[in-house]
Amino acid sequence: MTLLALEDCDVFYGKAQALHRVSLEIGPGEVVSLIGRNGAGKSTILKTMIGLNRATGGRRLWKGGDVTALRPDQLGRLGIAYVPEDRRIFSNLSVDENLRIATVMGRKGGWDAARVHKLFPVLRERATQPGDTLSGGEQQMLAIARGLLTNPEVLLLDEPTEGLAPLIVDQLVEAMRLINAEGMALLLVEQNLRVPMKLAHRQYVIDHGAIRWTGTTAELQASRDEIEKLISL
Ligand SMILES: Nc1ncnc2c1ncn2[C@@H]1O[C@H](COP(=O)(O)OP(=O)(O)OP(=O)(O)O)[C@@H](O)[C@H]1O
Repeated sequence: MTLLALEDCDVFYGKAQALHRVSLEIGPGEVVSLIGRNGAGKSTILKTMIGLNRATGGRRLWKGGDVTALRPDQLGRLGIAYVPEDRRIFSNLSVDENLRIATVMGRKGGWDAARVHKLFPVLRERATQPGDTLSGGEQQMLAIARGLLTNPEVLLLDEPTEGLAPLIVDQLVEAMRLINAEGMALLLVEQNLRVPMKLAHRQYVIDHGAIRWTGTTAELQASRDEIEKLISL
């Protein structure tokens, strides 16, 4: 069964076509990566999945049913969460307040404050600090924690490791591995192969708004030189 899918989606910004017949799917419990260079169309795909962009052609499917016409809040209630590239932390609210908003807005389920504190202990240490006093890595942890507190079935992550120090990237990779091990499907957007090769079961490579390659991580490893060319600057 497929959890979330785009089928032959075209997306335009004004007259410029950003996506060309993009099809992509995530199954329950899967980690899928979407890899491509700057401007390839990765964020546009995530925004189309969560309903922030409208596809002019094609369909969005949830568990096989057509959800093309649903709004972002409706898709959120189905069980899709989105962690945007800019993280959207409420900068003057405390870490705890940021988490509480997600709890109130989200679905009921197994992810609660105690569980996200166990995953990211630093969020408990920083509980009363304003969001904008956190480091980049801590903000990313807070953004992921907020996504988890809405108790989705799939979490869409837009470049979660971008610009972070290697040690912090390792911590996030470990956290994503645990989140997935506990059953959540992840769609991970990245500009390079480093994190996707460690985490993902399947991979999509996008360039100029179209999916150029898809396969398992083992298949990607076998075609690595070809893929590196597609995503190098
Ligand atoms: N709101 C917008 N209005 C007009 N053009 C846009 C808009 N958002 C994105 N684009 C264009 O659409 C194309 C795809 O952008 P997108 O942000 O999806 O790429 P990306 O792969 O996520 O890149 P990045 O790694 O920079 O996040 C680019 O040419 C970009 O300039």
